[in-house]
Amino acid sequence: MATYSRLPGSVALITLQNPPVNALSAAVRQGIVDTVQRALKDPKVTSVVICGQNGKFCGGADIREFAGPMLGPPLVPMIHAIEAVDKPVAAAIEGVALGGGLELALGCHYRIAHSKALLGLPEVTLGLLPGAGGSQRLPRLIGLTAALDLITTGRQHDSSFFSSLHLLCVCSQSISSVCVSGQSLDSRRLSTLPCPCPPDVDSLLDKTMVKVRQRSRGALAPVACVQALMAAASLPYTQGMEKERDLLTTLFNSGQARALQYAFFSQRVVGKWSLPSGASWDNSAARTISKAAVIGLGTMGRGIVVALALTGISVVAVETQEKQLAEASQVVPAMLQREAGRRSLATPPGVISFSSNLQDVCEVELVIEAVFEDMSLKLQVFRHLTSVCRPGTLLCSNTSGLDIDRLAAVTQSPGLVVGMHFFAPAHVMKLLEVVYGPRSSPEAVATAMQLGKRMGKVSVAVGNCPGFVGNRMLKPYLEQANFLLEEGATPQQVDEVLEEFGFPMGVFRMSDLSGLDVGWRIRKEAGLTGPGVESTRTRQGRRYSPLPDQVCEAGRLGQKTGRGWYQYDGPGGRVARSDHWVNIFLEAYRAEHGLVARSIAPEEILERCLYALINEGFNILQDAMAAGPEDIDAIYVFGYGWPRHHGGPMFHAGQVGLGRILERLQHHHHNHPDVPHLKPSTLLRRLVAVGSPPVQKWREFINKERVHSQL
Ligand SMILES: CC/C=C\C/C=C/C(=O)SCCNC(=O)CCNC(=O)[C@H](O)C(C)(C)COP(=O)(O)OP(=O)(O)OC[C@H]1O[C@@H](n2cnc3c(N)ncnc32)[C@H](O)[C@@H]1OP(=O)(O)O
Repeated sequence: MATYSRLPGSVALITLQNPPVNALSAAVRQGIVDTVQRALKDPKVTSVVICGQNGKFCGGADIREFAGPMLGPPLVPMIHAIEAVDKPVAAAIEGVALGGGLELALGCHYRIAHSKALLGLPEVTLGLLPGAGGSQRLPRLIGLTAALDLITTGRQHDSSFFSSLHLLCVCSQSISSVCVSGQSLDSRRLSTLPCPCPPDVDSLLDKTMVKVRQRSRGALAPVACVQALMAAASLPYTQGMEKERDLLTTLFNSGQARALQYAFFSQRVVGKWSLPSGASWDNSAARTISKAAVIGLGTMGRGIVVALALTGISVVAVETQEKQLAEASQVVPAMLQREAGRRSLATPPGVISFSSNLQDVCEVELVIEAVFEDMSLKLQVFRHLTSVCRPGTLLCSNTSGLDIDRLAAVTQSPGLVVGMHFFAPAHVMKLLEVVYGPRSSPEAVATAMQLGKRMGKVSVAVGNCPGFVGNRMLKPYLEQANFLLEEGATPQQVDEVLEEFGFPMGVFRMSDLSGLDVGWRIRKEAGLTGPGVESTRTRQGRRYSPLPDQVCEAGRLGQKTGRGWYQYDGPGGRVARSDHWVNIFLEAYRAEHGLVARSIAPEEILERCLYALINEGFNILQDAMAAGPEDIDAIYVFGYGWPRHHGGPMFHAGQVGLGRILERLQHHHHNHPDVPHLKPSTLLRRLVAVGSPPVQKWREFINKERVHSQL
């Protein structure tokens, strides 16, 4: 709703009220319409100020309402009516003015903002465009060039940025009342102004369109934003608004907008974690960490040190190898400075001390072990930590898939052990998997989750199983990609299909980037390859492709060696080029194993890679290793490059149709009965049997089925 009050004198104050961010729900829109009418009718009122309750102007249209029928007064005529009134209307902006909130402010005649306010048009991140007149008013106010950047990226800025664009005035006091004097409003109605364009407007629009298409990887909204701005630059306001409306309708009806809005909410749902034990975010107290240690200063350890220091935590960075320590003590401060600069922090808040002595962690409250991915080494470190740390210290491991419970078992307080699985580079990547073992205490999980949040991560609580959630699902995906090579595909063919779907990198380019030896080592530890293991295509009772092992045996470990599935311009090179060696190698391999190459359609490549991964997602939900589909989807969007406009693997399954996924998995499993990952999961079958409920209902269904022991 919106409340009305008269300030002393002649100013009417309209306050938007819809906690927590005063989103423009039907009730708020109705409130605005009613209160503006009231102000117009009151002869004593000469000007109107619109503000938001609790120090927040407005977080935009109410995203929750997008899923239902349109109720209440629509935004576009409401804003237009405000712009048209003959008493001056000012938007007094504190906190946030985002999306429809900023569009409302653009319909007002004046805008004044607190110096700490945050403004922007993030609709593009929700698969939409600023469809309440924002795509037409903003360029008329700040010019086409600046509007293109803001609207196609959805970037948010503080008020000093917008005041430099003459969008508003800034004040540093709390905004309680604003007086607007009685000048002519003609020039204050943005819809009546021409759109300032640079002389080379066509070339600017063409270049922007090319850039946006490249960047958007198949997302529709950024392209529609450019089209709306083309209309603003070339058409009168009314026709521009028609174009805006048409584009918005197309976007609204696209699956992409639904996927992106789902992704917005899943990012928030995962913060409200719960464990099978009943412990959850709202019944578990977290400790506030001010001093931490990181053990092992390889690539991951260095990134973790920087991520911690950026939050203001003092870090003891320990590395027992002198050469590695010397290198890290040079590199890490530079990384910290760079990242602090990127985040516009004047000085990095945390203090880092380097040491080669494990004893130096004795005073910290939390330790993150980030040594080489080797269980015996990690066990050794944990045994040592439990003897040198103060009782009550939280011990965390950055393992990407090893058993947290085994690590906990060698410590004096297994309840204080959790996994904190970061993704490289750890100070940049948004995802953190917080892994709870059967003995991890709610306090340890809550502390790791909160620490992740402080570091700006999307933290997801996951159960302890090989590979946890992300890497466990990656395994069948990689496996299918290798099988496709055996059957006749090339790395480029597979990668092109996945990149066309929207991944920033196909599976083979990604593997080259991460280093092919990572998986090789894991397979050796699992006894799948290595000395003494027979080179067959069936291992441990199931189909196995020795292809990636043989590529490693040839000394091709990916980008770092300049060769892998592709060739690069020397070690560390980044541009992947197809390599004749790989084609010859694949032909020889197929001949050796009596395989006849066939032509494989892009649909089969996509289905086998994605549906194998999705099927494992269902198995994970069934095993209660993730609390709900949103957890899996957030992990894939934030950690594995799953295109956000496809929502995440589980959301995508729902969009494709669960019946269709089941039918295609059955088909592929029938053709490849020796691949257990293609056997449809029981949960998928159960969901199809009850009529394929929407993804938002799965959590409830799973919990019910578990109670009745159907899963
Ligand atoms: C029909 C017209 C079509 C087009 C024109 C207009 C379109 C739009 O305006 S689309 C919406 C544009 N606005 C946004 O994209 C802003 C989204 N919100 C945010 O970025 C952030 O929430 C925030 C910066 C406003 C606040 O951040 P923070 O303080 O970190 O809190 P949370 O993100 O955890 O949010 C708290 C709480 O509020 C819910 N919420 C936030 N924004 C909206 C919204 N616009 N509509 C509905 N709900 C919103 C959010 O989900 C959280 O809810 P829970 O506590 O239940 O999780």
